[in-house]
Amino acid sequence: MSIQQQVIKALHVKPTIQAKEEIRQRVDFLKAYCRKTRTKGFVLGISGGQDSTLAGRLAQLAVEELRAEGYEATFYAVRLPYGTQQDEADAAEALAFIRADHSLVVNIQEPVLAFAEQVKESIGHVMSDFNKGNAKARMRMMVQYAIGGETSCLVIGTDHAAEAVTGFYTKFGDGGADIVPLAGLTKSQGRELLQELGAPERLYLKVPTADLLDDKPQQSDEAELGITYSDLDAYLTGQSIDAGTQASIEERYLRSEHKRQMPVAPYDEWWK
Ligand SMILES: Nc1ncnc2c1ncn2[C@@H]1O[C@H](COP(=O)(O)OP(=O)(O)OC[C@H]2O[C@@H]([n+]3cccc(C(=O)O)c3)[C@H](O)[C@@H]2O)[C@@H](O)[C@H]1O
Ligand SMILES: Nc1ncnc2c1ncn2[C@@H]1O[C@H](COP(=O)(O)OP(=O)(O)OP(=O)(O)O)[C@@H](O)[C@H]1O
Ligand SMILES: [Mg+2]
Repeated sequence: MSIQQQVIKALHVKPTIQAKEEIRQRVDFLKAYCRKTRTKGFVLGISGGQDSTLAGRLAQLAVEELRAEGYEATFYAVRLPYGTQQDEADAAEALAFIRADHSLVVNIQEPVLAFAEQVKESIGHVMSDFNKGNAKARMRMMVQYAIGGETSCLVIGTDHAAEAVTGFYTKFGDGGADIVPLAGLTKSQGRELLQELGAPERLYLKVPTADLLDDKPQQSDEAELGITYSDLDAYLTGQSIDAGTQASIEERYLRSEHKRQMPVAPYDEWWK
């Protein structure tokens, strides 16, 4: 089997999807896991980007159906800006589309700055903007788990195949979650689902950004990665792409295997 075929299999990517069917299955999955774990719903950070808009709407649909079936469940949407977020208007539009049971706001700037200051005092220099960016993602994870703990809700992660393939997320940051309803989807398949759900165009045509750096606010994922989502999606759906781009995706896939596994243990073989 080629590496491409192995990746497609490991990440459960389908070459084509039926949007309606995917929505139904993913909402059913959220409902079934919530019931099985006897938890009280879900919590998710809403950034104003495509992935959290989609996962948030699926979560809201799931809890509404659960309640209609007599199971008490709630969805908590959390805004987690670092100071003032440049695309705050998109986040507001995402919240209006999701219509979450509860919307909360926790600004992560103060705790991240306090944390960075303590690290500086300890190691003797200012941490890099890159590492501080990962600390922002991890602070968001901590807030979501705090809210999840207080409300007996599960933390949703927005990881999907076009991120998983390159490990383009912060380990134990946005990669830290209990349930990942978008798993297996490419970026454009996620867009199809949002379209089917009636989301405003602006939210699914928006340029994807991790928006983690002080020095480069709103930097596009594609600029940081040096690979386009269109190439990632083409690769994931089994198409043949430029050989250099394919090599770069596969190199990143192999290098980021540790992020798709549990912490490596003495009995593990996958890394050998
Ligand atoms: N082989 C290995 N086996 C086990 N562990 C290994 C390892 N190599 C590194 N590590 C560990 O992993 C750490 C590096 O991983 P990590 O901390 O995640 O950091 P890293 O992968 O270097 O950076 C995260 C990347 O994801 C991007 N990101 C983050 C968050 C959100 C989004 C978004 O799209 O919204 C994108 C971000 O822009 C950046 O490019 C190392 O410091 C080390 O602790
Ligand atoms: N400013 C923020 N406020 C709340 N949650 C955030 C914020 N930034 C990131 N997150 C959380 O981290 C997740 C990962 O970010 P990521 O950028 O991959 O997704 P997105 O912003 O939803 O979509 P896109 O990839 O299109 O930008 C988000 O889905 C969201 O749950
Ligand atoms: Mg984003």
